Amino acid sequence: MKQPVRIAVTGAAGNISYSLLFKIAAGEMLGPDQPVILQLVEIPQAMDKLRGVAMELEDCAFPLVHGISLHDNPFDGFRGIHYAMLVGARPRSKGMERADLLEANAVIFAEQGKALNEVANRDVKALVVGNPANTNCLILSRNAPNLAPSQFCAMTRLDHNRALGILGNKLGVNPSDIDGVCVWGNHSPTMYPDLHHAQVLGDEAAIDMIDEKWYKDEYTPRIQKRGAEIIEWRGLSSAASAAQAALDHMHDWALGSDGRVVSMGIISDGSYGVAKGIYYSFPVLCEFGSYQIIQNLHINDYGQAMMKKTEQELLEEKAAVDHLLPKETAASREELGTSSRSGQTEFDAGIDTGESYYKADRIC
Ligand SMILES: NC(=O)c1ccc[n+]([C@@H]2O[C@H](COP(=O)([O-])OP(=O)(O)OC[C@H]3O[C@@H](n4cnc5c(N)ncnc54)[C@H](O)[C@@H]3O)[C@@H](O)[C@H]2O)c1
Ligand SMILES: O=C(O)C[C@H](O)C(=O)O
Repeated sequence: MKQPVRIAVTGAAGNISYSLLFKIAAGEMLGPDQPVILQLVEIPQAMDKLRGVAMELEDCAFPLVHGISLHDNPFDGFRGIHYAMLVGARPRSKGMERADLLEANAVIFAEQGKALNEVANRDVKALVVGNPANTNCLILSRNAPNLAPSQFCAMTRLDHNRALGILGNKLGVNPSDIDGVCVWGNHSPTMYPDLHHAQVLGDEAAIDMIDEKWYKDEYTPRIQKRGAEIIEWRGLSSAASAAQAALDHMHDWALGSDGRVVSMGIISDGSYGVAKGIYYSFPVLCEFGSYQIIQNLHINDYGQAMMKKTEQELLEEKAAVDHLLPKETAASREELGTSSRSGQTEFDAGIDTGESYYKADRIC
């Protein structure tokens, strides 16, 4: 039996987590032989609800769950963690402008970055789900100067999965028969779902199987605004599909994407001319616990314009929170680029992995 790994989930009493936690506990993220200790983090006002969720986890009697602890602050909740699923965020409320939302969340992610920097395992992998995910991820990373920027990701896997699912439906093929789809840029309506490098059933170019007008005028805006479409029909934002995407992202990052192209919001190293230092979604392959950007894809004029537009939006978001970003402290951080320190699979940075049984008294 492997040693348990510690996974923190913030916003653990919210909608996405109500799906995500049970999938992690069932072994769907890190495999059926990987025990987990769940460190659930919420705001103080949501601790009662969180206790109810933890009771349900207990009632599932998951064999892989070797511990559950509940926390109302990240400095306790992130202690010794190997994985951080950062779902909790301030939602947009009435009268709130985009800049207000950026600023409100900047405070949350700045604190969480400091906590990761101080108390997480040195090889931690952190995924930001809470919106605006890319810029929250930038704030998080900049507040954790002792961790590499490549240890942080913003979630664009839901957009990637949507791009596969909707294309598969159009072509009448299973989404798993399509590879090479990618989503560039921001998790926002400026994102660019790119089908120019996608293959169907191994050898047919997806772009040749669809009508250009449908691609540009129907498919692209549909992917870009799918979140709003779900809210319109369901009355709530996507939750189960977001949880599945978070799970897929972390699974592939940790265990590999098996040769398949996936989209991840990662620190830009300047590839494809994208400004360095923003979290931008690129096509990547994952192996041995790290990711590599796929290089040398031909980008046509349309694609270049789309990629610039979403880059521009991220630069504007960055400018809006710039006054809250600590300056880069070490030139070496930049050099760390995408050469992930989190490629190691051994977790040995002095954490207590002694819990080999479920401790009900940890639900407190
Ligand atoms: N990146 C994506 O693809 C994607 C997809 C769907 C949703 N989202 C975003 O994910 C976030 C969560 O969605 P949800 O439907 O679960 O929302 P929700 O409102 O149901 O749950 C959010 C939870 O976060 C908690 N929270 C707020 N601030 C916190 C903090 N500082 N620390 C810990 N917990 C905190 C709240 O108490 C709440 O329980 C939202 O920002 C949403 O927009 C992103
Ligand atoms: O669009 C939203 O507000 C929710 C989420 O980011 C989504 O893409 O479903």
